[in-house]
Amino acid sequence: MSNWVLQAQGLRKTYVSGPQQVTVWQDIDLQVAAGETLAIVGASGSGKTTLLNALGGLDSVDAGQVLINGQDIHRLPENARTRLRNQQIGFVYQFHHLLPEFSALENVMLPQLLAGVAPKAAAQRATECLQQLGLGHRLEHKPAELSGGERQRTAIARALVNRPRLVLLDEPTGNLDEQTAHQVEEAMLELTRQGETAFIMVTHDRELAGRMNRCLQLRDQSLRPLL
Ligand SMILES: Nc1ncnc2c1ncn2[C@@H]1O[C@H](COP(=O)(O)OP(=O)(O)OP(=O)(O)O)[C@@H](O)[C@H]1O
Repeated sequence: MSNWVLQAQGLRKTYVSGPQQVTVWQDIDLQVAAGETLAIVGASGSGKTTLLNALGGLDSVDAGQVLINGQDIHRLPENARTRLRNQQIGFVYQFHHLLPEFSALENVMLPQLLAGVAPKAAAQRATECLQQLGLGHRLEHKPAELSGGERQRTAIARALVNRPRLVLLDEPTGNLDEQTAHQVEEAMLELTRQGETAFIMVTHDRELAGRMNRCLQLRDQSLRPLL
């Protein structure tokens, strides 16, 4: 059995706005193995976020296929696609998107409850994830009561709680000061060392990109190794 978590082939994305057609990227092929960390860099507007969303099945493609663990995410019925995303993919954005009325613990429990895990077991696993990210003392805090770095670490715990095979991160440290960004990065990489999860990260930070196993650049509609 192959060890590919993600296999994308021949992807193309075109936006139509009014009379204009804009092809963001085309002929994108990408394979990512279990445990691999990959950075995607590129100028503003080169299509990085669009690509990440297409890889995670949040956005459609006009050609090509994306296999996650061998399943073609764009050709699954909506409910199966939602299940695949919930159970096998974690998302982390520049802005945390935590639910403001829930505590850190509850925010991290949520993806498990949606996956059918019993509340007690979900609370236990969520606590474990938050502890791993150094937030064992912040379980009952609401997002507004957390610092920027703590919020982002909570968002990472939420992305990892269902033990996804693939984590997609869009500028996860872009909104943080250097020291906090470093803490978040360390926490994240520590988790990659433990598991079989693959990480694909969009970032403007070339130093951070350089610390990933592989770095690709989106430019002129194509994805190429960054030399
Ligand atoms: N819904 C949409 N309709 C039309 N065009 C869009 C839409 N979403 C994005 N685009 C265009 O697609 C291109 C790629 O956008 P995308 O957000 O993927 O770029 P990016 O590389 O992530 O940029 P940044 O680094 O600035 O976040 C841009 O030129 C943008 O204007």
